[in-house]
Amino acid sequence: MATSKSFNIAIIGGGISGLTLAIGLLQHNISITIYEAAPHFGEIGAGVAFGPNAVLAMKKISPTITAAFDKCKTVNQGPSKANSWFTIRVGDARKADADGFVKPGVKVGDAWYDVELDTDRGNGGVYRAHFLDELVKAIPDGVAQFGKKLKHLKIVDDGSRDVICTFEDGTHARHNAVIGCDGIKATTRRWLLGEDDPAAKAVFSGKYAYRGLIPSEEATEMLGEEVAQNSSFFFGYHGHLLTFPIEQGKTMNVVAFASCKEWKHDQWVIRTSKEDMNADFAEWGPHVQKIVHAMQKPDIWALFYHLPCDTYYKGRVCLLGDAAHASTPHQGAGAGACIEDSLFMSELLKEVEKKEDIERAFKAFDEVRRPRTQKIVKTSEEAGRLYEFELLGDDLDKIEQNQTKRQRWIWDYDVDEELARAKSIYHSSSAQA
Ligand SMILES: Cc1cc2nc3c(=O)[nH]c(=O)nc-3n(C[C@H](O)[C@H](O)[C@H](O)COP(=O)(O)OP(=O)(O)OC[C@H]3O[C@@H](n4cnc5c(N)ncnc54)[C@H](O)[C@@H]3O)c2cc1C
Repeated sequence: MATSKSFNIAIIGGGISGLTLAIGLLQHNISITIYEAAPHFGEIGAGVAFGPNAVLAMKKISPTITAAFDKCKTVNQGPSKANSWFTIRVGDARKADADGFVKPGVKVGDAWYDVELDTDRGNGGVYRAHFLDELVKAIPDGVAQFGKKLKHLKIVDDGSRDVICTFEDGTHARHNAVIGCDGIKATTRRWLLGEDDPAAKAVFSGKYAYRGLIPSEEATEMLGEEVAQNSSFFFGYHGHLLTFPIEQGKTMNVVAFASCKEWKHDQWVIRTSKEDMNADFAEWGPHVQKIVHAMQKPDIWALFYHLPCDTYYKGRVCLLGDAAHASTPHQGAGAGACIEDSLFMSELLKEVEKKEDIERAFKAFDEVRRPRTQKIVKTSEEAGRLYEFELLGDDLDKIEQNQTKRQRWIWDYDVDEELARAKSIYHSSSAQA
């Protein structure tokens, strides 16, 4: 067995980013401690979809992650939809002519076009809580500490450049380096960028979402098999709705998006009423109306995202996942970007022999990962407006042309080439030192 590395790392936060990173680092015998604010690991009861790039990154980090994904994943259930990412429909009745057609041959709610995956890398949706539970099984006892909400970081000025983490419970921990995986409201991000940096805190995207799960039997009865069992988008004016199957087709995951100018609440998740939820989609077609009426919990999730920042690292502290680049969910690429980050970070830290070189690994990570992940955030926000007839208006031909191509650069990411580039940046900067 390979000997352990001589340095240790604190991972702040145990979500998808923290856990996939932990699995990657443990494979390379790097000593880690995960500090999680909650009393245990946990995810919300909703679905998350992974694109081909994310599935490839999982495979390259560890077979454990692929096994967890394979155990939980669900793909489109209809054989004719095997290569479809999402089937696109117009869901808004206001876009129809008097006979209910959105363009010749396409009725409101009918399939308009499919965004094809065209790859054998794989994809799929999972129930978040189940996927996280599978990842947790790969974390040995003693690696994680719970109820540890990070309050502050300090770089030690005794020449060691170690980092002291101070937690809300008044305790401290000293590590050679810290990786912030503490999500969209990250304490690590605010510390690293400074409270006055406009990018330190997430900004409201003008969109909010209702999330729901509908048993497939009920969905099939309401919508027919094709819609209930395969991934669908419904586009419309200042709103859109998406569905995809999870739990081996037993459940249809729903996210219904609507718009408002500003978010006036302190909380990002608030309870509203069924009446308000139905009112948001009152002018939509029958498919969307049925789905919205079947959703039980009218909670609203405000969608925030990060403006681009100038760096992901300072000294031996680095941001990763949503802490670095929280995105709106419109391209289904946020969590995938987190897993790619975990691959790059673990592969770079594998190269590091002594703690003094960690900062150069963080520099290489920043150089390679920041442009891609910030582009995902930017294009995702645009995609939300595209689907809601705000980017290119309601010109369906332009929307189709734009949308069928816009995900390709995310899915076809040349991971090997980019990993080689990251390692070369790391090694050439070590050579210069
Ligand atoms: C409505 C919606 C739908 C989405 N759908 C998709 C999708 O289909 N596909 C996709 O790829 N992405 C999707 N995303 C994005 C995806 O959910 C995120 O990118 C991903 O979950 C982020 O994971 P993370 O581990 O970086 O952060 P988080 O999941 O936020 O985890 C952060 C962890 O850190 C802990 N923590 C926070 N603060 C501290 C602290 N101070 N000290 C210690 N611990 C702390 C938290 O308790 C938590 O466990 C969606 C997002 C939203 C909002």
